[in-house]
Amino acid sequence: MPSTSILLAGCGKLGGALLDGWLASPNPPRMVVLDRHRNCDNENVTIIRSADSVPDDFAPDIIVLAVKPAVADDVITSLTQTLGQRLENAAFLSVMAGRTCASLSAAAQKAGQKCPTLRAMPNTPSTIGAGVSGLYAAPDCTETQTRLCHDLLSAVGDVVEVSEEKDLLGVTALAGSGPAYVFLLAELLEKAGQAHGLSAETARRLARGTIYGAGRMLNELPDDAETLRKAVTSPNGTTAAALSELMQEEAWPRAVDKAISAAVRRAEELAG
Ligand SMILES: NC(=O)c1ccc[n+]([C@@H]2O[C@H](COP(=O)([O-])OP(=O)(O)OC[C@H]3O[C@@H](n4cnc5c(N)ncnc54)[C@H](O)[C@@H]3O)[C@@H](O)[C@H]2O)c1
Ligand code: PRO
Repeated sequence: MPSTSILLAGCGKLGGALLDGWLASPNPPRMVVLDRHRNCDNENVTIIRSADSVPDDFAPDIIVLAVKPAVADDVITSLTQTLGQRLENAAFLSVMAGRTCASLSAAAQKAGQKCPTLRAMPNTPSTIGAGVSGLYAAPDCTETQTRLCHDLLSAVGDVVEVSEEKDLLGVTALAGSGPAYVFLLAELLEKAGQAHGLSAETARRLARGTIYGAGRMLNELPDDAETLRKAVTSPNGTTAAALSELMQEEAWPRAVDKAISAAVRRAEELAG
């Protein structure tokens, strides 16, 4: 983690996950957190409720925008007006789905300050240091700003840099939203286990343990997912019976394709 000053605007589900991950990292940055509700009792964190309460001696290197897109312009305007020249070397790092770098930089420019923007799409496993983020830097960002943002995201998981902003649509659909698909699978496995006579507690342990173990194998072994799947699948056995349902073209292949396409479409709509 670099020695750097971060202003985190919005500390809800995603902003909170990032904050928790950064606080658990070896050298937490100095942070001012702007949020209407969040409290935090940590020596590295100053909580403020409105932009005009940013401490006078605080000049952020990076302003992380983790509010909902609808309030982003107000937040950028009030921060830009309060910080003025203190934003001279700063960049925005937006983690919002949809909002483009150009639209966010334009909001700052309208409030009187030029400020380059990077966009990242992290996910909530960042809260335990197991996130994966896509990162895009607009052409006017400096190498230092890009490295700072890369380091910040690396402190809470893996980082994949993309060279075109439109690639964040796929990143959002796959990884930003992705944990929800896995949690849904856990819910469905638990329900199916109970339907076949397992207690709620047993079904829960089996579903969670299976997803955890499979996730670790994907992460820690060199084999690709197909090889790992085939190793579980005995000829004419139970797995083959289950997969003959799931792998029907109109089952998981189509459902996953439709789900990712719907998420990409929604990210496009949010971008306006
Ligand atoms: N939740 C996720 O898994 C996830 C993943 C990737 C990206 N995102 C993106 O992160 C952003 C936030 O999503 P979330 O799920 O954390 O939402 P959230 O509602 O949990 O958090 C938003 C936070 O913003 C605060 N807030 C609202 N108005 C404010 C203001 N004017 N000034 C300061 N703070 C204000 C709220 O108090 C809240 O804590 C969204 O744009 C979303 O696209 C979310
Ligand atoms: N949460 C945000 C959404 O659902 C963005 C990815 C995860 O829109």
